[in-house]
Amino acid sequence: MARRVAGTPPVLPGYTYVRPLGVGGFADVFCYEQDMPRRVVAVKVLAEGLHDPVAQRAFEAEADVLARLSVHPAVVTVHQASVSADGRPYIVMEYCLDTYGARARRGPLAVPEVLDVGVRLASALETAHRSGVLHRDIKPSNVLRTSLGTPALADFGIAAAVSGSTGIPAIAMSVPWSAPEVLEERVAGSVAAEVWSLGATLWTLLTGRAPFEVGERARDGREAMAGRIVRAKLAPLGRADVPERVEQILARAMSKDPSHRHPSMLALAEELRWAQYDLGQPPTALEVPSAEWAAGASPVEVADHGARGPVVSRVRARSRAEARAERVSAELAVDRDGLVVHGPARRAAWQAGVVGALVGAAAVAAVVLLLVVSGVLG
Ligand SMILES: Nc1ncnc2c1ncn2[C@@H]1O[C@H](COP(=O)(O)OP(=O)(O)OP(=O)(O)O)[C@@H](O)[C@H]1O
Repeated sequence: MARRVAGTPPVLPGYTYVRPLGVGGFADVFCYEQDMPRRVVAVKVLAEGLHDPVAQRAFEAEADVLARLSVHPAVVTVHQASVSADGRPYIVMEYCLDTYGARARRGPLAVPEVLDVGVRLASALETAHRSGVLHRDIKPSNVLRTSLGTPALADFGIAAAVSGSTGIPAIAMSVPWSAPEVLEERVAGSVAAEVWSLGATLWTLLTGRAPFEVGERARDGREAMAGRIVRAKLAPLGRADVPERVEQILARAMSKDPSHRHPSMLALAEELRWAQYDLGQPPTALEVPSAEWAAGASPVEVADHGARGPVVSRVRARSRAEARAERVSAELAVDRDGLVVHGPARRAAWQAGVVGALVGAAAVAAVVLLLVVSGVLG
């Protein structure tokens, strides 16, 4: 796919545009400064002029999936999502300094760091799978590095339901990190295929290149690379400081036959923790929700096609008629006879009472005067 040029950043109330961060297949990512709370954020916006309903739906599904999973420490944190005034959906997320893809291109990472990253990502993916979601595009450039220096899984743009009801085709999977059965289109995604992709991602972090990449442009095209992933034997890592156990874990994760791989992300994480233990490294904590939580949680609805729109404030100016109606009802009161009267009626009742009292007093005075006059004459 030809690389797009970044579109214009949308005007977002409460945010000031700073600079572009990256261009993906269907979205642009920009850096903004949020006014309150004051912080730097990354805003992912659906590409300008892209009226493709599949891409639009994929973007909305990503916001839904991230909103559910971003409580996990190894998933990028989402602050907000909405639709800009010019109609482009966007997701506001934590700003990350780097990606592990960029880091791997600068050179191989140390073994302890790769094992730590592996356990954290496997925990995040186990959590996604227990929520009914497959990521389907696990690769180094989709692993961000947070301001705390920890990995955060991003780009759930082609996520699908574990059940297989995706609603979104595999439009943009990245060949070097895709399992053989995915490239052969035998499956669109599965837990076993995700185990393969995470194995390939960790392999890349340890070597600085993808597992079946030969480093020659002519031989690293999509077709040639896919052919090697399906048929070629995985080469050794070629690093003397990588323990045999780590080599075996990655070879198992990237078995051609999906049934020979680790049965779950949890199983892969457990093996990586044993490798940490062998190296005298404290095993990284497993951050996976309990089975009871997973059983009770409703699955993320990946195929929700409901219409979305911008956030609309429910607070609005009152009309004069509404203000008057509110004043009248606020004056609701009960008169002396226990009758409910409205404001103007209550005033009329009060006036009638005063007039009545005056008439009564005048009548009494007239009677007294009559008695006095008759007494004097008599
Ligand atoms: N939270 C973030 N903080 C900093 N930079 C980011 C962040 N999210 C994404 N980026 C940058 O933007 C680039 C594109 O983002 P992303 O991969 O999510 O878009 P995409 O359209 O889904 O891409 P793809 O072509 O991989 O599907 C990333 O490679 C990264 O460099």
